Amino acid sequence: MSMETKSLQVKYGEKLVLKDINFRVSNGEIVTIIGPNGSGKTTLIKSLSRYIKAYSGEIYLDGKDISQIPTKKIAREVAVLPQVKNVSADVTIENLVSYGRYPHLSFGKRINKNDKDIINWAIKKTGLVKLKDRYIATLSGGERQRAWIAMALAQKPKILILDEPTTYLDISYQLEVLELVKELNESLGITVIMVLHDLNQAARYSNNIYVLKNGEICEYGKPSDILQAKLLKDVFRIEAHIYEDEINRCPYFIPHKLSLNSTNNDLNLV
Ligand SMILES: Nc1ncnc2c1ncn2[C@@H]1O[C@H](COP(=O)(O)OP(=O)(O)OP(=O)(O)O)[C@@H](O)[C@H]1O
Repeated sequence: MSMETKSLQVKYGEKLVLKDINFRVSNGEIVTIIGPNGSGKTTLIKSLSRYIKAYSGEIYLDGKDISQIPTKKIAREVAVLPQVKNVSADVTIENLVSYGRYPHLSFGKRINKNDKDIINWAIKKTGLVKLKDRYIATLSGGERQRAWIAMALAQKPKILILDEPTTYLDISYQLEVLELVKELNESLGITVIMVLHDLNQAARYSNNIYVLKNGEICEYGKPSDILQAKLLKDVFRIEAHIYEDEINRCPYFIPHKLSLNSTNNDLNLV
């Protein structure tokens, strides 16, 4: 399933935080949104997820204006993992994953055998079978993130939206979560939209990348188009050398220092 915005603008009060956003993810793609703090990444994710209303512009799902699609249908097609997730202390992995079936239940209906099979499939797919009775509060960061992804999977979505899915995870859990996302994309064809802060991981796991700066898209392209010294300097204010990761067949960079002469130097460090 594809998702697209046309001239999307979002305001908080009088402040325009997203300006003229023309964003597109095609069916089966992994698209990552990157950008400095406060550039509007979460706001874009929230408007794609319909958590906040656009001030102007449109959002399309498979070419259809989402304002014309019933909320429950969108909830069945699009699963969202927000940055901040709250769940009460007495919820087990199995309970949490079962919530993913709710958009599919008719009013007053309970979970049936088919729903249970899907819940078990999602738990298995995310490697949580042995932990399924554990309370979410007792899990490690990586296990907890996998549990939320399992809940999203139980929704059987066509699009998965993840806002910084690797935050607070150590490097092995970061890779575990991103490998899982990639595997779900490849084996189930789920379209993925995510926000990542780690630019090397964005380059490794994305088909295409959007770069946001001050609420606008300033670049879009495949990882090798985006990981360029000039962009890193202009947008992220760092001087870096770019290399080729021959194992994963993607570019990566090593930052050397802050770029004090960049066009975005608003920290006045000199
Ligand atoms: N609820 C809100 N009310 C008012 N302003 C907000 C609100 N949420 C975000 N903003 C502002 O909108 C701008 C974009 O914020 P957003 O969280 O989308 O950026 P971001 O790129 O996700 O940042 P980060 O990398 O720090 O998570 C920022 O200036 C922020 O202060």
